[in-house]
Amino acid sequence: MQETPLFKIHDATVRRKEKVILHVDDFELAEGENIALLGPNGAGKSTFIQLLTREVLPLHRDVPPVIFRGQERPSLADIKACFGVVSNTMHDQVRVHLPARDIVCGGLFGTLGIPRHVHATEADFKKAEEQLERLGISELANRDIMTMSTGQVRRVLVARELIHDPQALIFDEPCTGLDPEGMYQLRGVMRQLASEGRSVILVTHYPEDIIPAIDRVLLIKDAAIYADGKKEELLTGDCMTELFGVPLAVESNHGWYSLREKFDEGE
Ligand SMILES: Nc1ncnc2c1ncn2[C@@H]1O[C@H](COP(=O)(O)OP(=O)(O)OP(=O)(O)O)[C@@H](O)[C@H]1O
Repeated sequence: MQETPLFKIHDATVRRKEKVILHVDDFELAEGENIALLGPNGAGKSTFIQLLTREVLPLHRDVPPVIFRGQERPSLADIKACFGVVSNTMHDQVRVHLPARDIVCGGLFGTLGIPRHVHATEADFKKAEEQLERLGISELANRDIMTMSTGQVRRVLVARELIHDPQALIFDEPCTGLDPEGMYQLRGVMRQLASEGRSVILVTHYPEDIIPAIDRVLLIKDAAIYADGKKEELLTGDCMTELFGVPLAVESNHGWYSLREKFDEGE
């Protein structure tokens, strides 16, 4: 018997101000499957993710276009329990002087730190410390997050998502603004989570972010799925040139891919 997919989308259209900003004919994602969404600025990648997390709703159809674990009308609580989301939006909200431990603990309550009216228990703090340890940053537990590097903050935010034990992790452009060390650590975190059997759903502009455990890529262009398939077939110079509209070449090495511009001969 075929397993119920994590998501099934059929004929979903998202409109903003009379303009279709995303249309998805058909898409399915299995439980535990990893995928990378790749495409130019404004293509519709974040909108696609928001369709999954129900932050945007598609136009009404008699049969709802987005089915989550076989449910036509899942509760928001079920969706939130399933996902952890690491995005720049959350990173930009880090404007508070709080120790990493409190930031991570906030993941239990859906807030950045511990809400005023809540009394976090020793067990809650212990959970937070376990997550920091899992990501190899225990030493940051008592450090004010405002004093940390971008890469450290991003790993603290991953720990904050992991505290509620999500089955799927969405990384929306996770390496933006990171130096090579930060990228190394963050890509290592994605590898670790994929090896634990969680789905890694990555949104990126760069094939370099696509960890070897991700086999499938979804190319998004002009508000639609441009291609969906194995990365060996889609991460090619021709395909990337078509996708981004400038001459590009792709190299692969031990399961990792890199993109470079193709200028005229001699440049
Ligand atoms: N609330 C809105 N009102 C009008 N247009 C919107 C709204 N939200 C998104 N859009 C437009 O929808 C299109 C898709 O946006 P989306 O953020 O999904 O693209 P993206 O592929 O994630 O882009 P980027 O790589 O730049 O983050 C863009 O042209 C964007 O300007």
